[in-house]
Amino acid sequence: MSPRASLTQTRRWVVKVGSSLLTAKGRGLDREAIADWAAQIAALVARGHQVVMVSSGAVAEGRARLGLSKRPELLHELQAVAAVGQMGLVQAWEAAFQAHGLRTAQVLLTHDDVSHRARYLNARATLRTLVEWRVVPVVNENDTVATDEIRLGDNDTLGALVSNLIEAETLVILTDQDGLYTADPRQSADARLLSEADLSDPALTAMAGEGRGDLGRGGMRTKLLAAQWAARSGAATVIAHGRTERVLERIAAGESVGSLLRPVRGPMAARKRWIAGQLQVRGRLFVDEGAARVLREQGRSLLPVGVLSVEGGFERGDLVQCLDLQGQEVARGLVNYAAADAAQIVGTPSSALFERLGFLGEPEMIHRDNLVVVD
Ligand SMILES: Nc1ncnc2c1ncn2[C@@H]1O[C@H](COP(=O)(O)OP(=O)(O)O)[C@@H](O)[C@H]1O
Ligand SMILES: N[C@@H](CCC(=O)OP(=O)(O)O)C(=O)O
Repeated sequence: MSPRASLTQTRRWVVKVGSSLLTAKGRGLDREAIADWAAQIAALVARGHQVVMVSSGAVAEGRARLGLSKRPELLHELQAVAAVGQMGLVQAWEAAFQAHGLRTAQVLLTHDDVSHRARYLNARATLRTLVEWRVVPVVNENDTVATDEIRLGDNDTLGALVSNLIEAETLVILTDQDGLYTADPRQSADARLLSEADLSDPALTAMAGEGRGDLGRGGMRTKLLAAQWAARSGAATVIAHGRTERVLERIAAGESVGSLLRPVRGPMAARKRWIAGQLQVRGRLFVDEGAARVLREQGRSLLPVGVLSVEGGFERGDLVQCLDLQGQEVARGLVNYAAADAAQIVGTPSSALFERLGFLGEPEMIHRDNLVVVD
């Protein structure tokens, strides 16, 4: 079956709509467009799809409601603007879905919520329950509380995270371009639209620029990273223009609309996905050549004997990176020892750990169940 045709078989979808589309040029929400997407999603739900919306637009709508001609620079003002706009956003989606007899639910997340395992599992269970009930969750970042430390920063990444949470098979990112071009079409007149690509293709990164519209945050770069992130749970991503007629229904019918970014590898185990999705790296372990090889090629645990040095003030259970002699990241994972203990046992065979530490810890620096190899 062709990759486009296989989209016709998918059931769980995440649909992300960017600020650039949702707001009629900064003049508030485009309710007509919202009604149109809601009608398409209602048609999908009627055919048995489960759909989660990830909707941007809180800041843009807040600006319109408060009559601010430009985006505030102070964080607390921006957060206040988002709080005002979020009201309008959920009202608009609720009204649009109600017209089709569908219920909606507001879900506001930050990265901090999903970096704690228990809260991650809660968010996952809640979203899954909602879609089982045929409710359409409308997700946004919780901008009012999110600081740089705990925020995802853009809703493309949030779309990917939600795809992982519900194990969506399709992530659709609707934006103000027809898809991923060979270069930013705002900059290059001869940029060509890619109809399909493998996510492992290294050329994609050079194509996807950080350039974006006045209202958007990430440009194409974050959309590509989001597609790679969503692929960890096996999702294919379609990036398409939100104003294309019946865009969602046509994607669901296997038509060649937008850019289809295919996952190449099979899905990662759920726990490893959660580890790979962590943003706060607390330290670094430099590993020797032999350790780098067994991590990369055999997915083995990292033993203290293969570690050359440690950096950072991490605690037991924190996320650390493992780097090879060239400084390339090999893997990342949850470390079994706090930095001071880890420094004591670098280069030590597992049989001599007790002697070194004066207590009996785990034989591994990072157990393979808590380790994710980086491509
Ligand atoms: N290779 C590319 N193909 C398409 N668009 C690109 C590319 N590189 C950068 N862009 C820019 O990304 C923008 C979309 O991102 P953004 O403004 O963040 O939208 P959204 O609000 O939908 O997230 C486009 O308008 C375009 O200028
Ligand atoms: N959470 C923000 C959106 C941030 C964002 O990523 O916007 P976009 O790049 O347009 O998807 C808001 O609702 O305004």
